[in-house]
Amino acid sequence: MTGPGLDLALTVPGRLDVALRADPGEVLAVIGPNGAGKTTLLHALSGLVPAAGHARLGDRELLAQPVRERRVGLVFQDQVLFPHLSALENVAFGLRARGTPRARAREAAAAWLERVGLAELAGRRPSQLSGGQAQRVAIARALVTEPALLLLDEPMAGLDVGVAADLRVELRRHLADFGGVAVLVTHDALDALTLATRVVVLEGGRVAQEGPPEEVAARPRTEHVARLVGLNVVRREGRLAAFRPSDVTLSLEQPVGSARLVWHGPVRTLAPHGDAVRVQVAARPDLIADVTPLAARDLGLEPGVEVWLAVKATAVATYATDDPA
Ligand SMILES: Nc1ncnc2c1ncn2[C@@H]1O[C@H](COP(=O)(O)OP(=O)(O)OP(=O)(O)O)[C@@H](O)[C@H]1O
Repeated sequence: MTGPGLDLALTVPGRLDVALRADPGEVLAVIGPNGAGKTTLLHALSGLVPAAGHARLGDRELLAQPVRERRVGLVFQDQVLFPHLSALENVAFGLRARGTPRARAREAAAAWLERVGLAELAGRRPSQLSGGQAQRVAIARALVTEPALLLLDEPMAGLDVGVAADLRVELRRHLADFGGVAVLVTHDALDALTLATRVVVLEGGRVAQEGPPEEVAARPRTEHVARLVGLNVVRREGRLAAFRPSDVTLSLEQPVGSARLVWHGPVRTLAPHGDAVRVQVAARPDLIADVTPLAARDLGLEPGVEVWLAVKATAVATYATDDPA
């Protein structure tokens, strides 16, 4: 299924002033500091906050449509599951509200619970589900209505690291199958870079930078964006791989051991970064590593010193890219 594209220019006085376009199948990750307007953007699109301007989905003007009639699927933190309904009834609810007959709604809901791996928990109430399971129900509930626009607000927030990692893999699969436009608000650069086809950075209610994940990561336009997306992104065998600078080990000798990715090159710059020292290495591509000040001293790091960088394969998130370049 391929849906319509999105073309928006929205203003919420004092909070948001953005223009964006997205093709069907695109996943826009919206990142930015607290108060940047990320949630306001989603709320304006879903009708929870009044906005001026336009938001066209194909030839339909969303802002002119009653909220109930917008083909928008929501996975919002504050739109929790109905506590008195089972997982199945929660997923079927949206279809029932649109007038789908009960039996057909339940059938479609059951099929979606199966797709998110929860067929066996269909009868459970939300209080009997884990955080990750509840989030899967919320995703099924949003997608069962076949929305043209899917809005996700911090879908991995509040989950344990391992649960969030599993959900990220699962969500990537559903987003790849989704034919509409998805807008994903996240605080996590790893989510943004691994789930999105395009990253939009908001600062002070405006777009500070937007572009493909690897471009935003490799060429952050402001110091703030650099801090926000402080991740390494490399291209390997037609896929992209992202990892945190804190997961990189620096050494002067070639590291031994398996299940590691290894590069080497001269140190380009050293700069304080929180409690660590951020080391930029001209390793083709440029990579960054965060080391302790003690390690930086012991290794004698300074511009021009040749170093090896290694990262464990388990610390690397790899993902497909459409762009063969
Ligand atoms: N109900 C409201 N009424 C007026 N101003 C609001 C309201 N909600 C948020 N704001 C303001 O709008 C701006 C954008 O807030 P928004 O919640 O969209 O940011 P955000 O990027 O989602 O932040 P966070 O990452 O903290 O969730 C902020 O300056 C905030 O103080």
